[in-house]
Amino acid sequence: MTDAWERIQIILEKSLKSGIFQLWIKPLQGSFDPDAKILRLQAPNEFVASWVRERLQSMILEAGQDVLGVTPELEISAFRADEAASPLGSPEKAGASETRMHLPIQSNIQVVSRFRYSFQDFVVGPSNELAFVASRSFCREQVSSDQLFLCSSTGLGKTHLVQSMGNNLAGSSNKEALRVAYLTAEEFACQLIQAIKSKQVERFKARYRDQIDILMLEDIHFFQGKEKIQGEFLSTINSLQGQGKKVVLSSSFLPKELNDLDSNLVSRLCRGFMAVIDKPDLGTRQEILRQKASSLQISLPQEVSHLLAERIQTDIRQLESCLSNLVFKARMLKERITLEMALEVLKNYDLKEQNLDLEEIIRSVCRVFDLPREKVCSKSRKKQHVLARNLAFYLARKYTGHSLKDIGRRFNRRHSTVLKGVANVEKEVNTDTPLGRQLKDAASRVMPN
Ligand SMILES: Nc1ncnc2c1ncn2[C@@H]1O[C@H](COP(=O)(O)OP(=O)(O)OP(=O)(O)O)[C@@H](O)[C@H]1O
Repeated sequence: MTDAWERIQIILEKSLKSGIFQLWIKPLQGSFDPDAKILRLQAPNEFVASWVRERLQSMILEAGQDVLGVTPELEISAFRADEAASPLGSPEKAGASETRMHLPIQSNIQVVSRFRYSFQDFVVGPSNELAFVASRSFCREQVSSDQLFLCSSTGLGKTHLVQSMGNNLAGSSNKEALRVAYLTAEEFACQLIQAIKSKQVERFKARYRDQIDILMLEDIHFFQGKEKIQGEFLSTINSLQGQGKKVVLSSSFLPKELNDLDSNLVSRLCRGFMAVIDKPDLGTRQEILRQKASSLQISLPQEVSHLLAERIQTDIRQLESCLSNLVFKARMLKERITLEMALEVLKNYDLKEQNLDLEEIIRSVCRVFDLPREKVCSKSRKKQHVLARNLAFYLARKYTGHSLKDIGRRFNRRHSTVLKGVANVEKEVNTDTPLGRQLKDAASRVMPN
């Protein structure tokens, strides 16, 4: 019988454009573990693995469901360079440390996305050095602080550092592997609500207080305005730290900006070490490009690397995406990467950089959404008005030096409303939902090149 991965590939070949199939699916090696219901895919390098995770994961899961009759869990990992070179050719999965971890609750999403990053592939520069050093030292046993709080705007490396810590802590080979729980604040909240509904709160508490050694929680700004959940979260970190356990938190906003958070919790968040990641300088952006290009086994002409790093300044996720699209285009056309090709690809990106004028953003949002200013700056809850307003909040946060309070004042809204709007747009854009694509498209029209 043909093996499961081969049959899944046949479905994918039919549903994907041939170029995409050849470039991203063909190089994957797959195996299905029928007992654990896990589909394991290995990519030739981390770049391909992460491209597939971000863009093709749901299609692979759907095809898996068709072939296997159940939706498998999906693990996508890359061969490690040293293992890929092994003459035995049977590399251990890069994600092996994931399986050594005891994640208290496993869902598809958790297994797929856990710990794909490591310290080795984090490029250090003046903007992130403190966060990098703090994250590394946090993994040492004798470190004094039991809490690390990482903060930056979107796409600047928080998750990369948190997952690097996860890899390091869960994978320590000279001692018992630590039990690391890694999840987003939203997942924590959903699990708590489920536990309340099914009267399993004691189990939930035991899971996050007694059955783990380290709690890693991302995007804690999600707790804003959710009092009951904040209470449980505060008790959880108090309990963990009371037992000498550690907590790592990430957020797009500083604790002092989180107005709708209980003051005890804010003060608790400020107690540990706080590290902010700023926008990377040109040298760091170029080095990131060099590293990503080398993981793709391509050499990027100097002038192209300079052009991309010059034009995309505020979000490394965009820089990576631009590079992968460029490589994809060159491979499809079977041409060399040139400056002209790079300029063409750059047209799809949002290139205006910081220090834009807030008024200019509002005017452009009104133009793109074809709405009068009174609607965008009003309290109207009509879907289109909310979308336009949230996009304006997001762009203002990203491209102006204004605080949430300042932005709120201009729209006659509370700063927590601005924060919520920014977080909503970030979430949609980063997870590439249809609404996210619509917003990205609108953003690129608001900020023409
Ligand atoms: N210093 C760096 N070196 C190498 N890659 C980086 C660096 N900083 C960020 N990246 C890459 O940029 C992408 C986005 O980073 P990451 O997801 O960690 O951002 P984030 O701050 O968590 O964003 P968000 O707030 O949207 O979740 C990732 O692919 C990551 O590997």
